Amino acid sequence: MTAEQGYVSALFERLDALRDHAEGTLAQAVKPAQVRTHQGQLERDAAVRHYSERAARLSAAEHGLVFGRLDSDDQEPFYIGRIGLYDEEYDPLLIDWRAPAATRFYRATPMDRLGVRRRRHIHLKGRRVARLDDDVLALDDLDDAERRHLAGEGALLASLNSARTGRMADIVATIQAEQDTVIRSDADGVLVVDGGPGTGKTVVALHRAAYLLYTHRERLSGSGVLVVGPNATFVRYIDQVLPGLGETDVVLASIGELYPGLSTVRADPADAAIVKGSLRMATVLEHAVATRQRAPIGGMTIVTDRDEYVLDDQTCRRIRDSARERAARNRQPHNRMRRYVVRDVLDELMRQALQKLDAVLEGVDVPEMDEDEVDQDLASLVDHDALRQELLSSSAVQEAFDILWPELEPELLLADILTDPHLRADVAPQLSAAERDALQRSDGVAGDHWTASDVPLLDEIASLVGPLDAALEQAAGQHARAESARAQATEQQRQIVADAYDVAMDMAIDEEVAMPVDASVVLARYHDVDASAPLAERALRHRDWAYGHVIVDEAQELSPMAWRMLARKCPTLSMTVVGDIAQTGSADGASSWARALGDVVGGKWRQARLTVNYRSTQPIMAVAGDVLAASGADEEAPRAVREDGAPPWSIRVVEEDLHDVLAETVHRERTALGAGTLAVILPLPRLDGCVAALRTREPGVRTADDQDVLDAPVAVLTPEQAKGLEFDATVVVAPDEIVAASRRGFADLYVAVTRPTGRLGILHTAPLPAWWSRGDIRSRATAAAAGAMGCP
Ligand SMILES: Nc1ncnc2c1ncn2[C@@H]1O[C@H](COP(=O)(O)OP(=O)(O)OP(=O)(O)O)[C@@H](O)[C@H]1O
Repeated sequence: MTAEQGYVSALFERLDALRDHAEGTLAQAVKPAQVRTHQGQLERDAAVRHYSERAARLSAAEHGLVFGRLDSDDQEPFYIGRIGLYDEEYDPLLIDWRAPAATRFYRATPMDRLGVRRRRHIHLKGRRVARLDDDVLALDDLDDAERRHLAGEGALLASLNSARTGRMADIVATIQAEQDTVIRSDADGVLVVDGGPGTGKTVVALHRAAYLLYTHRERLSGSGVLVVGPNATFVRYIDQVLPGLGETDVVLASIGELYPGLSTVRADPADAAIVKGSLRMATVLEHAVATRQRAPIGGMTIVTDRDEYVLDDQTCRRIRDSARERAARNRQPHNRMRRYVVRDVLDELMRQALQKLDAVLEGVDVPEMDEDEVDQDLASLVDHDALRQELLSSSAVQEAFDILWPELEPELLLADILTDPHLRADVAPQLSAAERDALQRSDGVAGDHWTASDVPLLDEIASLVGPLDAALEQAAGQHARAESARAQATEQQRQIVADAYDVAMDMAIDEEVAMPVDASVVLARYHDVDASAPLAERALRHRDWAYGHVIVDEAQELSPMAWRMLARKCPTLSMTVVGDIAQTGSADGASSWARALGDVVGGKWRQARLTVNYRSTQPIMAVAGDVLAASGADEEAPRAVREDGAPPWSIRVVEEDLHDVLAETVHRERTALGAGTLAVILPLPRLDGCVAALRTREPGVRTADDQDVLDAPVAVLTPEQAKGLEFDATVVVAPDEIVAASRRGFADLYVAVTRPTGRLGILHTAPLPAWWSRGDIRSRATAAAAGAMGCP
């Protein structure tokens, strides 16, 4: 212990020295700029970003800096920690847990020890070594049962038995072999990580994000990793893990938060959610955009202050079809094509204006000139630019543009679709009348009325229509600045800007009307020139930000339309998809991975399975196993690492006593629990009544609507809101009603009973179903319940 303390102290000294250096350099770099040149500013921004990230990473490593030591047959012993540290001669002092050399620490077992003789777990209290746990793997006299034991079981059990804080913690010290394989799996392609509740899918996915950022920092630090969770509470539950691992180039968001400017909390009724999530909506939205590209039957007449012009229906059709054809050829969105419609309409009006002028002038007698000379002279009399400008500024002409090819905004178009039954009948013939009716919104769709299922639709429309032309024109004005930056930048920066410029030019419509696109915007988006704003902020601001990797948690809940959106956000389709089909609760969620992913990646995905439950005890998992069997699922609930634990209990109560008994029970559980967290999980219709009853005894009760629900002594949640979370104790209310509430009711009950780490209780008014037999649920009575039931 003393020897280890000496080494650990030396590591902290080195950490302090490096942190001082990083902070000192940062302080210098952020001083009021003496730099005047653009190049100087770029260099300064890059330095600020580099040293602030480094200082943050070094600070994050303070807690639990070193947690392991590996002694092997073939190498000097070395230490493993949250980050890698080197001495002044660049000799390694501490190996980052993500480095290839650390793999054996996680994967070696007595059955396959990979050359490891001893794996030592070092437990720190602050900077002091508090305890050492040794796994001696080279010992030949272990019996078979011992050999099958999990790696680092002492350290693992200590971690699993600790009380929860309401926030997920990292597991770098106790990652298990099957989890390590997932974490270090190749970044390319789509990896599906499947497993029952509590098998560590979420925590493994987050460690994978940290691993990928470490291994592919060059590639990912500019584009970032997007982690998508099922709801805002879940996102808060996991949001400490990656910063704690020193990683900040990560965006955490729920589907409802992925459209810039919106943060949706509302959910649709199941029938509307199913239709909105269906792939058929992609065609509906495409039709909706197409209906705004008009060629009025009978053409149109444009009356300006000066004259009257006619666009006959053939001309209208020609202009519209040509814009459509150009859009398809160049894969350009609707709004980008408006400039061509404007150009073609103006050409036609100019032709008519000149023709009229010609007709007027034909009557004029100019005897000294021959006919050709007259034409030439008259043509020169007309200022074409001025005439074009005059037409362009006429409100009647502008109206014509808006009729033929209006600029479209996703929110306005979707609002029309959701509120106008005639429009829906027009654009959604493939939906049944009932499905179209399910989409109808009577309470308005603006502001916070948007729902999470609307977000993929808004994103789909945005990808079909592109940015507003005005935004592009404004961007074009900045083009010159990007050009001058290009001229001034250093060689490396020049390359960056040149790349961005190429991207910009690729985005230009075609060489005929090479539209200047703002290279500086592109540059900022792809190459981090705006170093001052954190990546998460910049990424969420740009709807079409391209992430380097996307991690989808509780992925079984995503609709096909949500998958399409995520595929657009990750064009390389480098994704980790994490979930459990048996827990699918949402109406538009997945019933198999093949179906969920088929539309996005076809058959090109690989699967890994996690099999061991690290959250709940075996008695709780036996109760959960009954629910899974009753649901008709083929698979078994995962085996729990912790075999012993408090037996689950149940209380049957008459309806009138439910609130009182609940309040009393929760109070009793809180006392039994001490410091840990507790959740009451119930069907939605019971929420308000139970919350009111609980508050009479426990003022700290919180619901999912409260920001501090995760820090509350008692959280009251529906199964949907509790998805992905965990608590030390859980009281499930009215399980029969949870099952009856939806088509996926068993999945919801399965989620509810698999939330606790240690204590599970069930409060029910109807008898418990007969299938709940395998799990040993002890029937309990409270004074009130016993009285109400006529029990002694
Ligand atoms: N190797 C490990 N060491 C310590 N704790 C672990 C380990 N693996 C998982 N855990 C813990 O087990 C609990 C469950 O993990 P997690 O929430 O990631 O499971 P999950 O598979 O996502 O569950 P669910 O499907 O129910 O959402 C967490 O507290 C997590 O920290």
